[in-house]
Amino acid sequence: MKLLVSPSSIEEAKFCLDADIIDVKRPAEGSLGANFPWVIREIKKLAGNKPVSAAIGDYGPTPGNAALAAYGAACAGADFVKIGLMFNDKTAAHEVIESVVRAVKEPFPEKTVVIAAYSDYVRLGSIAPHIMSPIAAKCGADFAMIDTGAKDGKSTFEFMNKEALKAFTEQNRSLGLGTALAGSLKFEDIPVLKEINPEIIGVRGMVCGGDRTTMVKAELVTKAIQMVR
Ligand SMILES: O=C[C@H](O)COP(=O)(O)O
Repeated sequence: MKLLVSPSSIEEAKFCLDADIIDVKRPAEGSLGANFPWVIREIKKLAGNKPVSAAIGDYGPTPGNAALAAYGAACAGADFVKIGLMFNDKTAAHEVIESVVRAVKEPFPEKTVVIAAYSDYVRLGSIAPHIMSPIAAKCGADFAMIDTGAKDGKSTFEFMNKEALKAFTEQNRSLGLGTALAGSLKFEDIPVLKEINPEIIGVRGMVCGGDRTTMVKAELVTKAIQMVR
C-alpha cells in the first residue's frame, strides 16, 4: 500500500517529498480541485524521481473541458492525472473517461489515469464507485479511486464500511485496475486500510492535523509514512 499526500503549494510539497506519490491539488477549488500548471511544474522539479499526481477537478458531464485539463496536467509534468466524476450518468461517464484517457495516453502512453467517484455519492447524487469502475476499465484508465466529494470532515468510512471498500478494491483488481482510497482518512484508519489492501491511500487532512484547510505538517507526513510501511 502506497501513501499519496496532497500538498496545495510548492511550500507544502517540500514537506511531502518522502511520500510515495506527491499529489498536487487546490483544495479551495473542490475535493479534486486543480492547481496551476506552474505549480505542478515546480513540484515535479522538486520531486525528482518521485511520481507526481495532479487533480484536475470535480467534473460535470463535460468531456472537452476534462480532456483539455487532463492534457494540460500531463504536459505540466504530472505522472498521474486524476479526475472526479460529480454527475450520475453512465453514458456521460464513459464519454468523459474515454476523452481523458485519450488526452493523456495519446501523447504520454506511460502516464497513469485515475478516475475518482465519491464515497458520499448518495448525498451528492453522483455516480457510485462500483458503477464507475467497469466503465473506467473499459475506457483504458489505470486506477479507480474513492474520495469524499463534500469536504465537511465526514470520512469515507462514514459512507462505506470496510466490506464495501474491500469489495470495491477486489472488483477493481478483477477488472485490471488499481485502487486508491481517500476521504478524510485518519491515522487510526491505517490498520483497517492495510486489511482492505488498496494499492494507494490518499491523505491531506490527516497530515494537516485534522483540518485540510491548514498547512501540511512535516512531522505528520513522517508519522503517516511510518504507519503505512
Ligand atoms: O487525494 C486525496 C485527498 O487529498 C484526500 O484529502 P483529505 O484526506 O483531506 O480528505
